[in-house]
Amino acid sequence: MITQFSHKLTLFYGTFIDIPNLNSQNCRIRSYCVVGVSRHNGTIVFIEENFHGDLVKLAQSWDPILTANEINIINHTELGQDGFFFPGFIDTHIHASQYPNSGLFGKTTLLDWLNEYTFPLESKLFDLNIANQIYNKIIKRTLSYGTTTAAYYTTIHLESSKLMARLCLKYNQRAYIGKICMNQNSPSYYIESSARESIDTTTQLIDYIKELNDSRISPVITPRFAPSCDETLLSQLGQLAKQNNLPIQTHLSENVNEIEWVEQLFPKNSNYTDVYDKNGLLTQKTILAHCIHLNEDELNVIRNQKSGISHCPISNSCLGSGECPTRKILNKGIDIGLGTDISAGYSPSILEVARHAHMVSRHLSKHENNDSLKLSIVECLYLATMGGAHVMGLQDTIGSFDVNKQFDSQFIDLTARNSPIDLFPWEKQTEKLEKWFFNGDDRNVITVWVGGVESGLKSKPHL
Ligand SMILES: O=c1[nH]c(=O)c2nc[nH]c2[nH]1
Ligand SMILES: [Zn+2]
Repeated sequence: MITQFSHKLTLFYGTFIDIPNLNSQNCRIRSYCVVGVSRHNGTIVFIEENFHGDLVKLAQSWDPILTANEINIINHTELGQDGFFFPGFIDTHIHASQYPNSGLFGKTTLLDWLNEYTFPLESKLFDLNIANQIYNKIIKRTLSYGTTTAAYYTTIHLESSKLMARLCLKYNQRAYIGKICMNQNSPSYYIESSARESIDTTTQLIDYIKELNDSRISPVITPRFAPSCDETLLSQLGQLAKQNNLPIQTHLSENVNEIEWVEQLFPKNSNYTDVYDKNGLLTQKTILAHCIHLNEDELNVIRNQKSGISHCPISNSCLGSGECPTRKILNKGIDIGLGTDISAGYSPSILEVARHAHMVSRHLSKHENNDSLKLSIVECLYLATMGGAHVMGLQDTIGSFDVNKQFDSQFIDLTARNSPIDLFPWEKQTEKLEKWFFNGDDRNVITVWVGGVESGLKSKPHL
């Protein structure tokens, strides 16, 4: 028993807030809480709430052979309720390559946006120098907003996708790295020449990431969306995911013109969802972005296959795609998390996406005259953390503070220099949390850890 703990520990001490279950009415708030984290593998080895004693003695009660200088202590109790550890945010859908286009979409909707803004930018990332500039910035920026895990799309380019994998490790961000697959209905300057080429480069990326042998990163099979992949490519990608037990990510049912197009392109399939299902692309490890206009049959297939949905409300507003029926999806028991969908979404902040999810649910509730469609703040924060963990199949690893999980966390200081939040002495902890939800930003994110190790370069002037 004792040897299990015979490695060095970091003790994180302060207020811990998380939402381990969807059905919670309130966040779980643990004060004067000590979380002991193994520096050998980044997992949480013990949690002690309401602790007011000697931290070294507490650590030694878990591992008697630890000496005081093998124990690293990060103590934030001086902030009381004005500062708290919160699980790192999980971005279940983000196009790293599109970052320079954040906020650039004019009056376009999905299909003309792809042609006017997106394909021209993505095609430039065959140049490693350009890819290097973009990928460095997006990883640092998302970390600075508290995102500890992201499901990234890169581009069709192998070498710059490899670079992205290396950079995630360099900055210490947990990530899925998806090289985009697209071999039809794409511009001549930005298309893979065949299903064979697409499978070959995807396989090379899988092998490369396997060789890096680091549990923080995984390849993810990434057919861009049904219109840009022929049936051969879709089915071979399904097989590749199965052979390697890999996650899958793609887009589904985002825009009504897109859906009509899919129906024309795949007349043998009963609907858009069926195209993915028949090609082995709906698994327990599939992340489906958007899912705005699905019918009951499609939702049932997704639920039966245990696939997850990435809700991207900012993107859906920017491109005028529609409103994702989040409550309906939750009531079906389908896993759902949040995605920035940079650059259709303008913001790299999952906190901002969470408040947008909150607002969109209120609009839906008004349109449908149904109060139950409103999402609570606690539910939105669940989607931003534990919900995302479920969607990524990482629910046993991240998303909340529990023993045996990785310590992926951010520390939020409501009183930080230039904080956008003003506090008053009479405010309760839950009110402070609500104010953070609506007004907090990266200025409140003081430190970010992945696997118990500090991430990124939080010194913002260098971003
Ligand atoms: O939001 C989106 N971003 C994209 O890059 C994309 N490609 C296909 N469908 C898409 N939707
Ligand atoms: Zn997308």
